Amino acid sequence: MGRRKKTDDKFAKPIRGPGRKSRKQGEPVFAKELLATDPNEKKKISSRGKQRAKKRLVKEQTKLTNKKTTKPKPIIKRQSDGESNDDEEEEQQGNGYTDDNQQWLTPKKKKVLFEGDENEEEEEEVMEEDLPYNDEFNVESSSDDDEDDLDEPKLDIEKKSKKLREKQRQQKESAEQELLTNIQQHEKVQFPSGQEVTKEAPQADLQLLMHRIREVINVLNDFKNKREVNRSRKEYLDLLQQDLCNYYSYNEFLMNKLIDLFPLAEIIDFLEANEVQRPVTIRTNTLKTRRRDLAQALINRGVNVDPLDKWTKVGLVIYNSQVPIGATPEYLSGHYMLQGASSFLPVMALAPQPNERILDMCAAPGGKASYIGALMRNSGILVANDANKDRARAIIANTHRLGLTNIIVTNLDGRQFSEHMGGFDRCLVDAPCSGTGVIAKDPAVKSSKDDKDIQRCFTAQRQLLLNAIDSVNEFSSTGGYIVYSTCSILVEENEAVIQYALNNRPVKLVETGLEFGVEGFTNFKGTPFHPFMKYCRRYYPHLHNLDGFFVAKLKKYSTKQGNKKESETIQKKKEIEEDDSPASINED
Ligand SMILES: C[S@@+](CC[C@H](N)C(=O)[O-])C[C@H]1O[C@@H](n2cnc3c(N)ncnc32)[C@H](O)[C@@H]1O
Repeated sequence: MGRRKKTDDKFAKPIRGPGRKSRKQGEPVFAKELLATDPNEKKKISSRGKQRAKKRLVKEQTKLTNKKTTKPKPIIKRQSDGESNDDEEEEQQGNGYTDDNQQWLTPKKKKVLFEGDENEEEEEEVMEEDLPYNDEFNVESSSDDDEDDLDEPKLDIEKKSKKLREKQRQQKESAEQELLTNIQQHEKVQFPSGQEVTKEAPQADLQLLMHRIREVINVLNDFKNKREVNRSRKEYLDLLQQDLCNYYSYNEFLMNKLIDLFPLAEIIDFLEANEVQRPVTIRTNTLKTRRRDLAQALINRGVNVDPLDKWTKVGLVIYNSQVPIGATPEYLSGHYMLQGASSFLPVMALAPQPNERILDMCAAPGGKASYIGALMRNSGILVANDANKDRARAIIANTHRLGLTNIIVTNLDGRQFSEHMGGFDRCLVDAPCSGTGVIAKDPAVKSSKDDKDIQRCFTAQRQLLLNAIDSVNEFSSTGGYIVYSTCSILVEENEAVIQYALNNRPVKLVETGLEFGVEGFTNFKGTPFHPFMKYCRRYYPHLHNLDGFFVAKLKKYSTKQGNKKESETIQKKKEIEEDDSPASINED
């Protein structure tokens, strides 16, 4: 089509000018609307265009009314006080919406890559799809026949409806802000009456409570300038403690301990982190497989898995899984152990060597013991002891599953262990504790611990540690080390226990070799500890996304056993056993 016939005919007419077909075509005809017209002449607008025009009109009107009615910005910030910072950030980045334009904008579906890309027409297209009020009108406008219905008279209805919605929105907003009204009006913290302080906070007051918590922390951080006249620091601290107890459901005892432990700026971060579970992690059993192979096998089963972190070569983090992680063929054949990441740390600090004699004094269910065994490459001897017979059975089960052949499982009281065996190159004391580092796992800790529980814990911990030291051979050519760990963050169960051992046994603190973690306290609330306590490592959920943990490493340097008085305490065993309520001690 359209090609001219080739011909050899000499008499054929030479081809000139446009073809017949093109000559047939008339002048192009343009739609009237497209031709230049008088700008004053009213354009005929499509139904879609009409809708847009109306929206623009109503938008402008609402902008005007909003300017008159919207409350000052700080209120919006205060509303989000109880929310996570992420939400605030998201709002600032424009991913969410503010109260000013909530009615108009839903989060954009299209990503705006550069600020300059924001095109009003594009925005309107997105709005058309997402606006709730638009949906109502779409029902009518979906039919072409109804095109005329969108003309002037309906604008009044639309305006009325718009006003109504605006009124409803404002009512809702003011209801939400009712709780904060007092705070917005008063710059200073409002101290409640004594009764109000002690009564349990109803759920509805939580937002208000969090606001007051932040305000009090703010005052305490600049007490001289921000406090109310005649109010003492203690009054503010008491109020803060009560509010935190009510907000996070802790008892006063534990909250006091935590306030002592953390700078005010950090306390909320710690408490918030306890409301969130730590990631599920597993440890590759290097006696049976390599991490890469294990990860591949799990990925093939629909497990979303990644290397845990650069500080471990055996850890994997599980994001989600289509199969139960504790029942995969890989698990059953001992290719991995389900284990919290923080549990790797004491074993890494212990640094077990092949062919050594090692004692794990409180070993059940065997998470750390099996890691020790794997690092020893099934050589030497590993004694895995636990005072609880049922729990000790779990060590045996794990030992078989993981293919450990160098383990002897014993069921002895660790406080007297050295009377049965000794001469170990290294010893791990992963002591029973209050569990204040693992509140996310066991929220009962928040309200169940008291002074007596902590005392019971640290008494047992001191005795276990002293006996562990007694079980170790200070002349070991490769070792002579003792690692002490707990999943508690309390100083009484950690630095104070180590100090006690330093005072009573021939040991010194050495570096753990762990490349991260917070240094141990060398001074706490006026109590000085040995300067080398800084070698200890503390781990926190809010800082490391690990369970709260403490790790210390000691080296035994002489047979001369410091102050033997402590062995006498062991003779008071009966008294302790009477006190020893298993429910109060964390045995994770
Ligand atoms: C924190 S858990 C140990 C967890 C273990 N290390 C692991 O990684 O799987 C503390 C253990 O200490 C044990 N225990 C408590 N009192 C003990 C004692 N006097 N002697 C030995 N073990 C004790 C508990 O039965 C509990 O299994």
